[in-house]
Amino acid sequence: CAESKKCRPFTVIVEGNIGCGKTTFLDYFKKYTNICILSEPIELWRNCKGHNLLGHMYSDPKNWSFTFQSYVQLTMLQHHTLPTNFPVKLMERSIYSARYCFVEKMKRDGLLSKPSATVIDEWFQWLIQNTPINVDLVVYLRSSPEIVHERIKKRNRSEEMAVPLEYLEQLHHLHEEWLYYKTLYHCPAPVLTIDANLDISSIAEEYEKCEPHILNKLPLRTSV
Ligand SMILES: Cc1cc2cn([C@H]3C[C@H](O)[C@@H](CO)O3)c(=O)nc2[nH]1
Repeated sequence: CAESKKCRPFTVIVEGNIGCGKTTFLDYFKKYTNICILSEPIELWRNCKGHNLLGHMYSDPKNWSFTFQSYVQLTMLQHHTLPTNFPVKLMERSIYSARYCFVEKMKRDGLLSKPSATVIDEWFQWLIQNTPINVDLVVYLRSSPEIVHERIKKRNRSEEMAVPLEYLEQLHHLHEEWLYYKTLYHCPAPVLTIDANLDISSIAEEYEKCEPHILNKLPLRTSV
């Protein structure tokens, strides 16, 4: 049914700070055979025709943020527009968090020059108006910077080892402005917030809470 316009998949984007548990969340839904699950293409970011753009970005952000975020925007667009016959598409992050959280932060920190931030935004604005990027639900894994900082250290992804708490705090505030207080940019769909600080042993019941919404079995009550 990917060909015919009318039955595009119910699309859910999973958003949250680095280390908040997005991969764990996606893994929980792998038990369903009819969900198209798209993890963040981090291996592409680490190896774009042999270039580790993620590594460059973390080691020299002033010189590489534009290149990295430009490629992130492309890979996210590829996920948004990937045809699927499954009724549900579950994506890790999106073209929206790329622009409203990460590019925003690099812009505010001066890691992206004004001309570079403008060019990325020109692409972003055109893309969301002219390409079939339809998001039906946002799952916000809401976490505290201190907790995700500990998790990142334990996970010890090489490029992230030097990520300071302060970076995570700013990224957290951008997610809060965008998805919780909704004072930053427009939100593409209703938001279901999950307490991502819960320990992995007790988080499953939090996931169960949103299962019916992700499977598009229940309309989301706005008060959720
Ligand atoms: C959409 C989007 C995801 C994303 C991830 N990242 C970084 C944060 C993590 O260290 C790593 C994997 O999420 O990439 C980024 O700098 N910019 C991004 N933009």
